[in-house]
Amino acid sequence: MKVLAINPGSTSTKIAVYENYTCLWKYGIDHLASEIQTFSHVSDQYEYRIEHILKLLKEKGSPLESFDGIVGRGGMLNPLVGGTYLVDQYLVDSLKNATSGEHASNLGGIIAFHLGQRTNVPVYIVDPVSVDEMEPVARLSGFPELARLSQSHALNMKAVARKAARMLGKAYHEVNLIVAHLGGGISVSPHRKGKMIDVNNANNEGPYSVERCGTLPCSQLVKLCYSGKYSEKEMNTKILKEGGLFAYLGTKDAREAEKRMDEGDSYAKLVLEGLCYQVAKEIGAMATVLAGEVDQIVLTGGLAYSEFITQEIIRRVSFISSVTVIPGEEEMEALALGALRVLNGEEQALTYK
Ligand SMILES: Nc1ncnc2c1ncn2[C@@H]1O[C@H](COP(=O)(O)OP(=O)(O)OP(=O)(O)O)[C@@H](O)[C@H]1O
Ligand SMILES: CCCC(=O)O
Repeated sequence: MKVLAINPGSTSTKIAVYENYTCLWKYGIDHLASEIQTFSHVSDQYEYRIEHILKLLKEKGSPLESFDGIVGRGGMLNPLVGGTYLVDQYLVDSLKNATSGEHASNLGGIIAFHLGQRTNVPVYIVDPVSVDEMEPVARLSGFPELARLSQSHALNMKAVARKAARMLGKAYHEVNLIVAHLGGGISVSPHRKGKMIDVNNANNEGPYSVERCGTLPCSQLVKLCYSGKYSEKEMNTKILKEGGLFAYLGTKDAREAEKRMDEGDSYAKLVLEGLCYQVAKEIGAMATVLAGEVDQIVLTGGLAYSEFITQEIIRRVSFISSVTVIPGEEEMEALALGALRVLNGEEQALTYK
């Protein structure tokens, strides 16, 4: 079975081709900011990105007709349980209309659907950002009109959780884990026996990341919103793209921040320590969700390549359980394996309602 995996990010589209669990090749197409900016909605970019993908497939000698299935990263949808979903017209319309919000990964299902129609093969998304396995008690925010939403790096967290469970000699549904994805955004989630029973919303709660502010003092935030200094759009940009490390240091690159720290910049050190402190605190909170029954803490994402960052977190949380570091992300493999499990008949595809 041969599968084409498509993972659209805000500035790039990652492509991978798998044949029976073996990756034949991977490639990241970088898109020019000047080209992306011409689209008013994320979903409007699908034809533009399809053109780039078809050009790449031609260059690599992998014709569209050679695939048995296509899988894309998805997407902001209504809350749904984790798994592999068949992309049908209803799902693709929900992504196109961004009924649950705009996100680059919405393009994954849309692009895959349009490519799949050309060759009449099944199309899937796997563990989209809206995976919601939270327990009722986790949904309460303190404001009845504002339910907490599960929006996270579910795809990579579930993939590394399965891997960490295997490293413990167990299956995912047999262990309790706390997984912290430390990337452009940060998600920290307690996985109890294969379910993400809570998670900070990576777009607006929890630790600050390299570009997002995470939880803010709410009265001060309200004051800022009504100060007349910012429009709603500008406030959302500050929260999602210009918060955290970027707001303090003017860079989203943690390597650059570490370099400054190593050169004696004590403010850069404080800001990096703050990020680690908040991640450790969130892990501690999630340990209480599991009532202290934690088999393993797992650190993943781009920041987990950093010895300083991982050690700063580990020294605060190692009293809870041992910590495994799985740096980077395994999203392309997770997408391909999710599709292959269905194509090989090991799992049934779910339908989005
Ligand atoms: N070796 C490293 N040491 C320190 N930081 C690193 C290292 N490699 C990458 N990073 C940092 O990781 C961050 C990006 O992480 P990642 O690549 O996981 O994010 P992303 O894929 O853009 O976003 P997301 O994970 O939210 O989807 C950047 O701040 C980058 O500087
Ligand atoms: C919803 C958060 C997931 C991401 O940032 O990709």
